[in-house]
Amino acid sequence: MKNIAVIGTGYVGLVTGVALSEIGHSVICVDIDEQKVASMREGISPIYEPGLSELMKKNYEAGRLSFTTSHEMAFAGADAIYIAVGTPQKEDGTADLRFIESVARNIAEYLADYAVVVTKSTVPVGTNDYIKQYIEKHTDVPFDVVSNPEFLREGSAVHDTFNGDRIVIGSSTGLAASILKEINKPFGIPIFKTDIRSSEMIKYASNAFLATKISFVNEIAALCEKLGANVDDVAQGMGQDKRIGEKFLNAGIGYGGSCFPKDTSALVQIAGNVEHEFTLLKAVIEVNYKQQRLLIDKAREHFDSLRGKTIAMLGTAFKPNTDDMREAASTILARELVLAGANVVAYDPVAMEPARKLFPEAVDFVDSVESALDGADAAFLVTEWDEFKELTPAQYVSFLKEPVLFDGRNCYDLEKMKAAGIEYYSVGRPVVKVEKELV
Ligand SMILES: NC(=O)C1=CN([C@@H]2O[C@H](COP(=O)(O)OP(=O)(O)OC[C@H]3O[C@@H](n4cnc5c(N)ncnc54)[C@H](O)[C@@H]3O)[C@@H](O)[C@H]2O)C=CC1
Ligand SMILES: O=C(O)[C@H]1O[C@H](OP(=O)(O)OP(=O)(O)OC[C@H]2O[C@@H](n3ccc(=O)[nH]c3=O)[C@H](O)[C@@H]2O)[C@H](O)[C@@H](O)[C@@H]1O
Repeated sequence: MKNIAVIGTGYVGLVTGVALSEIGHSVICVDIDEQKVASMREGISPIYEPGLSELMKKNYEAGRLSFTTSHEMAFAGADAIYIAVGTPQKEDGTADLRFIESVARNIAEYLADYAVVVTKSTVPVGTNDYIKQYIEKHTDVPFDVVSNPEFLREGSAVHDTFNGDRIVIGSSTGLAASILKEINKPFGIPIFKTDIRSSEMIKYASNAFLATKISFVNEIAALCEKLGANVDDVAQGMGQDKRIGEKFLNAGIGYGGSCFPKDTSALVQIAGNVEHEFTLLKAVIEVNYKQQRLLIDKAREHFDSLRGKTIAMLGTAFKPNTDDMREAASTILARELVLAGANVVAYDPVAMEPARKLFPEAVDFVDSVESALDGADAAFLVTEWDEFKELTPAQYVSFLKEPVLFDGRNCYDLEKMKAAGIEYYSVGRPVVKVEKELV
C-alpha cells in the first residue's frame, strides 16, 4: 500500500484517485476548485461518469480516499504525486501548459520528502523534462519524474481504468519505474516500460491514430454515399481483418470531446516545431471539420431553406454516457441552425446544463425526447444515447410534423425506417426516400 496524492479531480484525476484507492492505496485528491472539493466531501461526484459516484463514496467512507484544497496537506507523506490537471488548447492549436506550470510550482514549494512525480496529463514531448528541471531548480528535496499517460475514455472511464490494454511507464530511473509498477500491480494490466519522451509520444500517437481511423472511415462513408455502398457493411468487412480491427470504424458526424481535437492539433504543432509538416494529420483534422457540419448540408439539400423550420436536436454531449460538451458537434450544429433561421429544440439525458452555456440563446431546451420531437419539422440525432436508439419508428412518425430524420450516428435499420415511411438520412448509407403519392 502506498500513499498517493492526485492533483486535479477532473475526468482523469478523480477516476485515477478513486481507482487507486479501490485497489488498496491511501489516496488524497487535491483541487483548487473549492466547490468541487466540497461536493466530493459530501459524496457527490462533480462529473457524470457511470459507476464513479458509488466507488468514490465506498472508498471515502472506508477512509482510503480524501479530498483537500491544500497541496501541502496532500503532499505530506506521499510516495507518489500524480499530476492530472488539464492541458487545453490555445488559440493557435498548441497545448496550454499553464496548469502544469502552476502544479510544478506547487510541488517545488511543498515537497517534503522523496516522491515520484507521475504525469498523467497529456503533455507535449519534452514537458516532463521541463517539470523535472523546474522542480530541481526550486527545491533540494529528491524526487523522480515519470510519464504515465492515460488512455481512459469518458463514459466508460471506470471500466477502462480496471480493464486497460496496457499501462505505459516512461522513466529514466529504475527506482521510480519499480515504484510505479508496484502501485499498478493490483490492476493486473500489462505494463509497457519505456523512456520518458517515447511515453509522451505514445499518448499523442495513439490519439492521433484513433482520430485517423475515424476520419478515414468518414471519407469512405462519403464515397459510399456517392457510389451506392453501405459504410456499416464496409467497416464490418474491413474490421474482420485483424490487422485493421473493427473498433473506431463507426462513421458519423466526426470526433469531438476534450482530447482528439486538441491532441491532434497539438501534435501538428509539435511536429511543426521540429520542421516536420504532418500532412496526414492535417487532413484528418480537415475531414473532421467537414464531418461535424454534415447534417446541416444534408438538411439544406432536403429543405429548400431552413428558415422557420423547427429542428429537434436529440443529444448534445460529444458522446453518450457523459455530460462533457467540450468540442461537441452539437455546439456547431446548434449555432449553424440558428444562423440559418431554424428553431432548435434540444434534449439530452444529462448534458443540458453545460449545453445551455454553450448554445445560442435562441435554442429551447426541453425535458424529454417526446417534447423535443413534438411538432418538429425534422430531427437531428446527434448523440447515440440508448434512450434514442430505443425509440421506435412509430414514435418519430407520431411526434414529428413530417417524418424526416437526419441521423448523425447511424442508429437505425434502413429497412425499418423505410417500412415506417420515414425520410431517413444517415451517414455513408443510402438515403431512405418516401414515395410521395401524386394527387
Ligand atoms: N478527459 C479525458 O477523457 C482524458 C484526459 N486526458 C488528459 O488528462 C488531463 C486532464 O484532463 P481532464 O481530467 O479532462 O481535465 P479537467 O479539466 O476535467 O480537470 C482538471 C482539474 O484540475 C484542477 N486543477 C487545475 N490546476 C490545479 C492545481 N494547480 N492544483 C490542483 N488542481 C488543479 C482543475 O480545477 C480541474 O478540476 C489532460 O491533459 C487531458 O488531455 C487523458 C486521457 C483521457
Ligand atoms: O485522451 C483522451 O482524452 C481519450 O480520448 C479518447 O476518449 P474519449 O474522447 O473520451 O472518447 P472516444 O470514445 O474515443 O470518442 C471520441 C469521439 O470520437 C467519436 N467516434 C469514436 C469512435 C468511432 O468509431 N467513431 C466516432 O465518431 C465519438 O463519437 C466521440 O465524439 C480515447 O478513446 C481515449 O483512449 C483517450 O484516453
